[in-house]
Amino acid sequence: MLLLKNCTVINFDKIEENVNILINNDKIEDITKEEIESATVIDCSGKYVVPGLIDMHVHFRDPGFEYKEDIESGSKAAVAGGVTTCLPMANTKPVNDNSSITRYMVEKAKEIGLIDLFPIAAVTKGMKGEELTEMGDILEAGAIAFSDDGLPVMNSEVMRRALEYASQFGSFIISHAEDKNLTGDGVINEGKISTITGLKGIPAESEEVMIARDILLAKLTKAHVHIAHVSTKGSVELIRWAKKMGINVTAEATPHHFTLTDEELLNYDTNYKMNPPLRTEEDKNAIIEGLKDGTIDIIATDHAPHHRVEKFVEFDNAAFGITGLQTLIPLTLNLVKSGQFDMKKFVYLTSYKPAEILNLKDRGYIAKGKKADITVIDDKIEYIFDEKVNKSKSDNTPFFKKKLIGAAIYTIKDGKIVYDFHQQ
Ligand SMILES: NC(=O)N[C@@H](CC(=O)O)C(=O)O
Ligand SMILES: [Zn+2]
Ligand SMILES: [Zn+2]
Repeated sequence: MLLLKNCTVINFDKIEENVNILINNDKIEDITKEEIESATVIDCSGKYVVPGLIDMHVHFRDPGFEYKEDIESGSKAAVAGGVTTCLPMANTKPVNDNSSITRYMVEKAKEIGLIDLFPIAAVTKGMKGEELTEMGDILEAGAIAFSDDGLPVMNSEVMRRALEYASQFGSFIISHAEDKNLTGDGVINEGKISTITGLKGIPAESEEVMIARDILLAKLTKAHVHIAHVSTKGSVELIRWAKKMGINVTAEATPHHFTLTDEELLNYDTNYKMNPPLRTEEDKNAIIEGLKDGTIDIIATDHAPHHRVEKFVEFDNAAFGITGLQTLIPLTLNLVKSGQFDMKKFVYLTSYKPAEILNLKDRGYIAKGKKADITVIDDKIEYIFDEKVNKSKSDNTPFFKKKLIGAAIYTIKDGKIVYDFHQQ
């Protein structure tokens, strides 16, 4: 039995002060104001107690690129970031386009035992954009949804069939919305900063034309499409329109896109290079508005570890992507502290709504009988995000070696303490 004492429990719809949570095995046994005794007690006074975070967009690079990350280091970074459920993308080597790779990922995560892992398998074989994968088989092996993330499904007819096929199994497609021809060899946002730096630009329209296409295909097929890493104001407007039309679309934004802008690129630092690229202040503010009004449903990190040799090169040659699992909480708390939204909305965006989208009914809400996946957050703790704190194999983030405020101080998964900030 594990007892969390003096909790401020935050659910998306209510806050309970000064309650005790009793955990028995992997379930929440009771939530009460009464004094209870237990062998193991954690005092949560002054902390936020929230459902274990769910990150539906990570890259764990396993199999194939284990020198960047593997399922073990990815799991450790996740729980250190307060995340207890992860959905890794399929751009591994080989690509996760079949049930045996899906099963390998699920089994390995289970052996490690820190998080629950549900793969996102590829839409097309080899992520080549041509032939659909065996979706039924792959879902049975433990995947939840499909995406060729890293690449778009460029052929609209293939995307249409993918939406139809996935929806027959009650699943959905996650769209990495990018027109590769418009992107060309662009490396940062196209605009003032690309002109000043001389770096090749990626227009906002590269993302927007594909979001427009995918919401129209969702309208045609009545299937569910989820838009990954929304980065522009125009994208937010398109999704807002789609929702008003009753189209079955959901969307995510990353902490870096609601925190940073392309002004950072004036220093040519490859740790600010990612896809989609950082955009303008106007885009950033539109994403925050989208999160506030429900146009953007959830926050996901797009945790994209890369080795130093892939980042310490000329800007044009550097890999796209930054790590994100351990900066999710501090960066999202910044929006709470600046008054953009409250802790209930924080919980909505980081666990309640992801659980709903993924149809994981046992999590995303702290209540009697639910799975005991719980994160205890200290919103005031200050620390340097250094080698000691960083649990990923990679450190390609602009926040590395910087001061962060706010962290998961305990992460509890299936009733077990899987991370303790003060014991690292
Ligand atoms: N986001 C990135 O910049 N990179 C991702 C791919 C992706 O999410 O599209 C990666 O796999 O490294
Ligand atoms: Zn992507
Ligand atoms: Zn990604």
